[in-house]
Amino acid sequence: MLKQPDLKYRAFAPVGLKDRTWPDAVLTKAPIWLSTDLRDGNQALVEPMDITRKMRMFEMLVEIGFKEIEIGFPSASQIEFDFVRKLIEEDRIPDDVTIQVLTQARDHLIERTFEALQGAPRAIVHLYNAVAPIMRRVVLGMDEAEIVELATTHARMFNELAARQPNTQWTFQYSPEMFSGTDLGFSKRVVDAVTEVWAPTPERKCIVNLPSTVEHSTPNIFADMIEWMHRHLARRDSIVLSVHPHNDRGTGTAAGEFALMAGADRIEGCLFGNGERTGNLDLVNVALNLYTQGVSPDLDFSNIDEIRATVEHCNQLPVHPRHPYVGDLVYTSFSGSHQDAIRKAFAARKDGDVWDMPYLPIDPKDVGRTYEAVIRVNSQSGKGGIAYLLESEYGLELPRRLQMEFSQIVQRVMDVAGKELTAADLWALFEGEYRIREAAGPQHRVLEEQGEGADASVVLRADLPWEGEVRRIEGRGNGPIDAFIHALAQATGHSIRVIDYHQHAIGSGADAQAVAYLELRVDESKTLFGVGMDANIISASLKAIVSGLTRARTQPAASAQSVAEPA
Ligand SMILES: CC(=O)SCCNC(=O)CCNC(=O)[C@H](O)C(C)(C)COP(=O)(O)OP(=O)(O)OC[C@H]1O[C@@H](n2cnc3c(N)ncnc32)[C@H](O)[C@@H]1OP(=O)(O)O
Ligand SMILES: CC(C)C(=O)C(=O)O
Ligand SMILES: [Mg+2]
Repeated sequence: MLKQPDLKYRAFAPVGLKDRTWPDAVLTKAPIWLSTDLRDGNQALVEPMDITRKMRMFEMLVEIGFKEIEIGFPSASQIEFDFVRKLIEEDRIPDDVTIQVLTQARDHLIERTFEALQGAPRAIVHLYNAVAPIMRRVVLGMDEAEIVELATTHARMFNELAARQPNTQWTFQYSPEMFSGTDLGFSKRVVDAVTEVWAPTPERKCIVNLPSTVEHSTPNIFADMIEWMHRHLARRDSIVLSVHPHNDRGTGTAAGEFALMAGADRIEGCLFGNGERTGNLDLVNVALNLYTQGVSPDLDFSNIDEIRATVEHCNQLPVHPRHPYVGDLVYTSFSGSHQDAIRKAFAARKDGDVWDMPYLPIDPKDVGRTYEAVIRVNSQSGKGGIAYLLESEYGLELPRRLQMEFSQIVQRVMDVAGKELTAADLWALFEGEYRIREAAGPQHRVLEEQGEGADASVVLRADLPWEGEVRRIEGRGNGPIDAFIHALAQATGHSIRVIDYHQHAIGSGADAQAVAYLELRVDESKTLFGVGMDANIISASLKAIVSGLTRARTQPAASAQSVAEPA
């Protein structure tokens, strides 16, 4: 890297549009979308699509709802030509869809392009030539007048060739290539000259497409350029003003959105931002940005994962895990405080509420993603995420202090393993730690029950699996749990006090299970939880007591007490 980049690079000159209006504009409707996946996206692939892949992509674009699809550059290769023919000859273009094809401003390429389109019911033919000074100087060797002449000569050729195929409904499109690197006055001059040749009307418009062939300014400058063209182009009422942003600075989406605010009617791009170099504008990103503002994009991404799989198959390129709206990780929170907030917001949310979720700009369900993927647990996670997974996947509603106790156990495992834990991993850890499936638990019988409330007295007998044998124990208390604790204390020599008690059901009907969470003080030195599950609520509670006592006997006092909440 240079110490003085200013010696090598030049800042892009601002437009200086003082009375710009676009910053206050609000997008309230979808633009006309043009997918160029099969042209600009395709020309950027290591291995361009074969006809089968092109067909698969085309059909998916139709299903998503694109009404204008640039299907290729028919004069570039036999595959490109044959694909256009196939769509036309096999009548595969739905009545509400218009295909678009691209050609350079060169005679033989234009002739071949119109040949490819014979028999098409409708078509947009897209003409381009470079207009930027660098291209004029080093590639085309033409001055400004010659560029205007190049564009208008070939625009005229469009008129002539289209007239020979009157059964096709033609729309013409012109792109001053490298508009983003061209003086605005000259871009206007060329575009006006082309539209003069095409003589569009408000009823039969032509399309003027302004590309940031290379994105080399901040998006506000691009927006100023679009607003300037929008205000100054001749025949504006007969033009569909289109933009075609690329993403070299990583701001293609912003440039596209600002351009729409600045007066563009139409936008070109590719799904998930495929395209030359860093890609074309990401159509999915712009469409779902609109959607999350409450504006229907008129494109359907309800099953975004399936769309991604098809795009990855056709392009043979992966979509990044952090890609907006679609990446594997974009509906996932690892960090504890995010998980905590998401869990609370899900719990507080009622059906029909406006979407207002911390850390989730869109409801994952709307694009076919599920909540299970939202929260994942690694070393950055806290009790909230762990509790969320155990609740959403296994129906466990851990009381807050148990969440704190168990998250320390998870953290210790995580520190050693250093990798993500799935809901199944967490359940296995929980089940093992609290000995949920261990042995049958105590079989109990209430032998005697007297009195009520404070005067109640219960005698309970239980067969307790303990240290490899089954011991019969018996005790009296003010309820079955109290009686069991007394019996247990007598048989094992441990004192037990119940500090807190929570229980709930999991499932319903014959399969319903009760879960009991008991916070115990054992031997007046260890405070910890025991958990029990059983079809019978008393049995679940007794199992929880045995679970807690067994844990206390294997844990040092300090760690068992470390769950106390900070004051
Ligand atoms: C920004 C964009 O995405 S524009 C779209 C670009 N897409 C593509 O290029 C994909 C498909 N393209 C192709 O398959 C080929 O480039 C073709 C078939 C179009 C043309 O192929 P070729 O004729 O072999 O030329 P090549 O690709 O090397 O292009 C460069 C030549 O075209 C010339 N050229 C480019 N545009 C024009 C034009 N509008 N008028 C006259 N000549 C032109 C260049 O000056 C250069 O000429 P040279 O060979 O005399 O130096
Ligand atoms: C052909 C034009 C529109 C193009 O792809 C570009 O300039 O990026
Ligand atoms: Mg392009």
